[in-house]
Order: sequence, then C-alpha cells, then structure tokens
Amino acid sequence: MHAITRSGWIEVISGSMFSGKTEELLRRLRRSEIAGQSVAVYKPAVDDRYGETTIGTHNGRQWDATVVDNEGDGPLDILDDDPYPEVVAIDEANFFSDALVEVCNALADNGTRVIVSGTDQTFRGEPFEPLPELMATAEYVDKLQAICSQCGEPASRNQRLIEGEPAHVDDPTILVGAEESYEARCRDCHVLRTGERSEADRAYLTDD
Ligand SMILES: Nc1ncnc2c1ncn2[C@@H]1O[C@H](COP(=O)(O)OP(=O)(O)O)[C@@H](O)[C@H]1O
Ligand SMILES: Cc1cn([C@H]2C[C@H](O)[C@@H](COP(=O)(O)O)O2)c(=O)[nH]c1=O
Ligand SMILES: [Zn+2]
Repeated sequence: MHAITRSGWIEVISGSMFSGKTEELLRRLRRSEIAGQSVAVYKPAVDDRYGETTIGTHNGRQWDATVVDNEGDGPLDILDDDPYPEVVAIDEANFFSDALVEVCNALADNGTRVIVSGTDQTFRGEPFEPLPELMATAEYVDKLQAICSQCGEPASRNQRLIEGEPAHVDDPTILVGAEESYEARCRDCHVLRTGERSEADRAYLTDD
C-alpha cells in the first residue's frame, strides 16, 4: 500500500461493541506518541462510563481525553486548536451529531491524521450515523468483529438486553452502557422484540 504523505487523512475503526475498537485506537495513539507527534483525544459528553475525561476499553485501558458536546454544533469545538495537532482521535463517534463529519474533513484537509472510532450499527442492526457517512468519507476503514456471546462465531451486531430480555424494536436508540445492557452477537443470534410492550419496557422508556 502507498501511504498518504502530502495531506491529512481519515481513519475509521468500526464494528460491534466489544470488538476492540478502543484498544485499536489506543494502540495507534501509543505509536503516535512514540513518534513524537502532537496528539489530541476527544470523547462525547454523553458517555461518562470511564470518568469525565478518559476514554477506556472494556478491559480497563485508559487515555486522557477532552470532553466535547456531542449534540448540534458542539463537535465544531474540536476545531478550536491552533495550530491543529498532527493527530486527532475521536472515540464513541456514534454519539456525535452529523457535524462530526464536517469536523473530520476540515482537520484532514488541513494536514491532520484523524482517527475515529465508533460502532456502526444500532441495537436494531441499522446504520448508526454518523459512522456510515464517516466510513464513506474516510481514506482507511477497519471493521472489527467481537466474539458472539451465544455461539462463538464472529459478532457484527449489538444485542441490547433490558433486564435480560431482548430490547423492543421501538426502544430509543441512545442508551449508554456496556455488559449490563449489551452483548456482541452474530447475525443469526441477534434478536429484536416486537409487538406489545411489557411493564419493564414502560418503566425503562424515557423519551417516547
Ligand atoms: N464478546 C466479546 N468479544 C471480544 N472481546 C470481548 C467480548 N466481551 C468482552 N471483551 C473484551 O473487550 C475487549 C475490547 O474492548 P474495547 O476495545 O473497549 O471494545 P470496543 O471499543 O469495540 O467496544 C477485548 O479485548 C476483550 O477483553
Ligand atoms: C448499539 C448501541 C449502542 N449504544 C451505546 C452503548 C455504548 O455506550 C456505546 C458503544 O460503546 P463501545 O465503545 O462501542 O462498546 O454506544 C447506544 O446508545 N445505542 C445503540 O443502539
Ligand atoms: Zn452467534
């Protein structure tokens, strides 16, 4: 492969939850630091699982990050750095508004290496914006798989579980969480509940 050297570029790391996206992001960041490059790391305000100012993996690795408002024009704050760092990393991109696409392109157009990580499917198995648009815009895309919690095959899907039961198809898209609410599953083992909602659904739903 002929590596890009005359401009910036966008790298997307995507795939299911638990597939190692954040581990891979941190691996690339460690190598950038070893190379002596300036690095800035951002995470969305909505995801507070690993503390306010760190990004973290499901197996405990962490890196300091700046928290940005993920809604509306909030992601444009990432463009406040002057000059732009050589490397900008953004984790949990699935929580950001579409403004993130504009931000990543502005950085790459100005010579920055942009590394974006986020899951590309909702719990319904549908495209999770802005990942699909970022994947189409990027120079490099890696789509990782986890291990299916049911059958051990490669997992591409995010199974949401509410009190141990598959989530209802009409549930809200955003629910911050990890092992307590999600499993990695393959296409065959991924289940969505339809039909009448239960008491548990009604207690859990907040925004419909
Ligand atoms: N079903 C699974 N398949 C693969 N890894 C898993 C699974 N469940 C937990 N893990 C752990 O999660 C780690 C990946 O964590 P992380 O990089 O945070 O994933 P992601 O950012 O894709 O959600 C793996 O190295 C492994 O230790
Ligand atoms: C599928 C799906 C996921 N989420 C949330 C759950 C987690 O907080 C993140 C994904 O984290 P990871 O680092 O990739 O493990 O996204 C959501 O809100 N809605 C969904 O449909
Ligand atoms: Zn399976």
